[in-house]
Amino acid sequence: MDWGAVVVAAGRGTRMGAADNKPYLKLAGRAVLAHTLEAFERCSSVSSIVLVVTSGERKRASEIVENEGFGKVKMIVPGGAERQDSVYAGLAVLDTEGVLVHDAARPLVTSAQIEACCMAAEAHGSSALAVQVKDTIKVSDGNGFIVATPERRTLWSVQTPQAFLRLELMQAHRQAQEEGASATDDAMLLERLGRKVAIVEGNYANIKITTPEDLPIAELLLARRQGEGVRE
Ligand SMILES: Nc1ccn([C@@H]2O[C@H](COP(=O)(O)OP(=O)(O)OP(=O)(O)O)[C@@H](O)[C@H]2O)c(=O)n1
Ligand SMILES: C[C@](O)(CO)[C@H](O)COP(=O)(O)O
Repeated sequence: MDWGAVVVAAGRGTRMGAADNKPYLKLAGRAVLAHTLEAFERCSSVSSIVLVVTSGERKRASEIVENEGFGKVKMIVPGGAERQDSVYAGLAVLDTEGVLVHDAARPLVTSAQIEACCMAAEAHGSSALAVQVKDTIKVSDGNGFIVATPERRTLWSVQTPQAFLRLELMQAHRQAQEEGASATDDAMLLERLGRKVAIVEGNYANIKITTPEDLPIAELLLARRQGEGVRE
């Protein structure tokens, strides 16, 4: 199966509160986006990448692509107001049978994890990288009180990449748009249609750079990986 990737980098980085947007912050001397794209470049199953950016950041994104020689990046397109809109903008210009959706803000993803998601989706239709929850999770009543404790062994913290048949994911996006449903990840759009998404067990290092403490943590994780001789 041929695989394309939609890498979404069109967020605002509100929770990071940095002067620069997250994909362009420096991680071990390179843009976060460069680390992310490198993992997809190295993955032999992936033939093309669509990069989704905010309109004002197109030039700097394309400079990273050109300077780093990321030849699989075929298009750079503008994103939308929500992550869901940005993913759809990327899906609309791809033509591969399979699609991986990935957050630019997860620079510690590895080619092996991307490959594992492709394999699981080829076997089961769709897949998502995830790790088992370590904390005990509580459900609140919205007023500061706990109302329930879900069974922890059933809980997974989902990451990206997530892998799908492109036309099926596009259809799920369209249906969600028509019904006004919003989702914080793509698996959720298939779940609401009753489709099964296979879990691919990842690792805790594939963090999403979200708040300021995440960047030094990512630096440490990257240094440890480089010390172990693992490639991106
Ligand atoms: N309208 C949006 C919102 C998010 N994203 C992307 O989706 C990924 C995950 O989103 P998140 O970490 O929440 O990023 P931001 O939206 O930038 O952060 P925040 O919510 O703190 O503003 C990021 O790679 C981000 O660039 C996007 O492409 N388009
Ligand atoms: C898709 C995701 O990375 C899975 O953990 C996450 O849901 C994105 O979340 P955000 O709402 O954009 O922060």
